[in-house]
Amino acid sequence: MWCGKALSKALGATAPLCSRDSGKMTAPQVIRIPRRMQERLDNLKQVRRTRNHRVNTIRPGKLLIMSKNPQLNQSAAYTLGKFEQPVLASKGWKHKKSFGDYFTINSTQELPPFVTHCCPDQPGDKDKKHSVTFKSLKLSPEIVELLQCDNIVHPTTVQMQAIPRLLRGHNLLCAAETGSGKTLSYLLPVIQKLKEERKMPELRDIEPHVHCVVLVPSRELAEQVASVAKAFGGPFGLKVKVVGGGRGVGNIKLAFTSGPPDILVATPGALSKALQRRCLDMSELSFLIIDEADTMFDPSFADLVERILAYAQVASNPSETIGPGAKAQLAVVGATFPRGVGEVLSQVTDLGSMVVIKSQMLHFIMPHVKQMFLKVKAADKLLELHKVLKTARGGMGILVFCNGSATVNWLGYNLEDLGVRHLRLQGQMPASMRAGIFQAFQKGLVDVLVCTDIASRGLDTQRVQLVINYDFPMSHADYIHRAGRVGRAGGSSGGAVLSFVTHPWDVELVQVIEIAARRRTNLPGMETAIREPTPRLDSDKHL
Ligand SMILES: Nc1ncnc2c1ncn2[C@@H]1O[C@H](COP(=O)(O)OP(=O)(O)OP(=O)(O)O)[C@@H](O)[C@H]1O
Repeated sequence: MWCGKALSKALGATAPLCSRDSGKMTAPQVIRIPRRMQERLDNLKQVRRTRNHRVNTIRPGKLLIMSKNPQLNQSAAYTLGKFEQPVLASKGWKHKKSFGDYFTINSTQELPPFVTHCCPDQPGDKDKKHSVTFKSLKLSPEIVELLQCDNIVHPTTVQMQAIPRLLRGHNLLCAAETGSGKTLSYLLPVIQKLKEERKMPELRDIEPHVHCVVLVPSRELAEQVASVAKAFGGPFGLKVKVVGGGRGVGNIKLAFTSGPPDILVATPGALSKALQRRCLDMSELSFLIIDEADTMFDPSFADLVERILAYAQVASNPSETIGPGAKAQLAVVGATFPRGVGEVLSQVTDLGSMVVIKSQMLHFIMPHVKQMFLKVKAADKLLELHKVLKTARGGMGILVFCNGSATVNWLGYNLEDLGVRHLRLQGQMPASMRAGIFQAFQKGLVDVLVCTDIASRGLDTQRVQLVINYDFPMSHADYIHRAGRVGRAGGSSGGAVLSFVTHPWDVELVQVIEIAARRRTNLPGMETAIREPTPRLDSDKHL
C-alpha cells in the first residue's frame, strides 16, 4: 500500500501533507498524482487481480492433465476457453529448480478417433456406421475377403473417404492422423483398378510397364509398403518390387531384370537413379503416390521429388485417366502438413485438380494415448531410461527416440553395459547393416529399438506400447509422428509416450503441446488450410 509519506517521497515532495504550524490550522495541501503514475498504478492493480484469478479447471471425474502440483490439474470434463489463460504445469520448467517436475496428459478415450465402427457418435448413427464395410466402398469381393482374413472389416474414416475418390479417378491430397490406415486407403484402389485392367483384352498386347510408383522417404518404409502391396496384390498376379538407396546402381537395375513390376515402391534417390538409367518409363504410369508428404516436400527431398514428378504425366481430371494416352492419378498422403507444404506442392502440380481429404483430428494431441512429460537433467536421462526399461513388461515393444545418430550409438553402448537387450536403427548405418533391423523388432525378436526419426515416419508398429523421447523432438511434427507409433488402427489400446524434457527450447515445445491439450485444439504452426483454393466438394461429401 502506498502511504502518504512514501507517496510524497516518490513524488519528491518536500512539504508535509498538511501543516499545523503553531497550532494554527491552514487549508490542507492538495497533492496531485501525475496522471501517468496513476495509470501505472491502476495497471499494476489490474495485473495483480488477473494473476490471482486462477481459472478453476478441476471438476469431479477423470483428469485430462495430471500435474505434480495438483492445483494445476485439469479435468477431462473441462475444456479451457480460447481466451482463458492457462496456468501451465510446465510453467517454470526453464528454471533449474524444476528438475524432477512432471505432468501427464491422460487419454480420454480408448479407441482412436479414426476407428468408426465401435463408437457411433449418436445412437441413431449406430446402424449406419456398422453398415460401412469395404464392400460398400465398391471394392471387389476378392479384396474384401483378403481384408477379412487380416481381421480388417470396417474401413477407417480416411479409407471411407479416400477409396471411392481414387476409384473414380480423382487426384487426392490426403491428410490424416498417424496410424489411421492411409497405406490401404491408396493401395486398395490401385490394386482394384490394376486387377480390372488385367481383364481387359484390348490391353493385353501392350508392352509391360510399371503401372504404379509409390514414393516413400526410407527403405524400411518402402519394404513395409511393398509387403502390404504384395499381400493384397500378389493373389491377383500383380508384381511388386522395391528400390531403396544405399545399395548401389546394380541393385536398382536388378529390380527390373525380370521385367517391370506392376507396383514399384521406391525412395526418391533410388527412383531418380533408375530414371536416369532408363530402367523405367514413367510417362505410361497410371498412379503416382507420394507418401509422408511433409518429409518428401521438405528441402532435403523437394528438388528430387520435383524432378521425378516431371517424368510423369499427371492427369488434371478423372476423364484423363481412362482410354488411350491415359495420364497418371496423383495421390499425396501424410499425417502432418507443416506450413508451406501447400506452396511447394502447388509448384509441382495443379492443386486445383486435387480433392482434399483432411481428418478432423489432424495435428491434434491424440486423445487415446497417455502422454507423460518429465523435466530431467541431461546427466540423469540414462538413469531414468534404465529405470523405465527395467520395470517394463516383457514382450512389450518400446521405441527409444534420439535426435541424432551419434546419440543412438552412445546410448546403445551404455544400454549394452547395463545389460539391456536392444537393437539400433539410424540413418548413418550402411544399408547392409540397416537391412532387417526393423523387421526383427517388428517380429518381437527384441523388445527395445533405439532409433532416430528414421523410425518415426510411416513405420507400422502394432506391437509398440511405449514410445520414449530420450531426446525431445526438434519440432511438433516430429512429436506427432513419434507419438503416432502407438495407438494405431487394428493395434492394442493403452499405449503411452514418455518424453524427457531437458533444454529451454524443449520446454517451449512442451508448453505449446500442453496448451493445445488443455484447449483441445490442434498444434499451431501446422498447415490447416492445406492449400489456398477452396476444397472441391464432390458428391462424396456426405461420407
Ligand atoms: N480398417 C482397418 N481396420 C483395422 N486395422 C487397419 C485398418 N486399416 C489399416 N489397418 C491397420 O492399421 C495399421 C496402420 O496402418 P498404416 O500404416 O497404413 O497407417 P498410416 O496412416 O499410414 O500411418 P502413418 O501416418 O504412421 O504412416 C496397419 O497395421 C494396418 O494393417
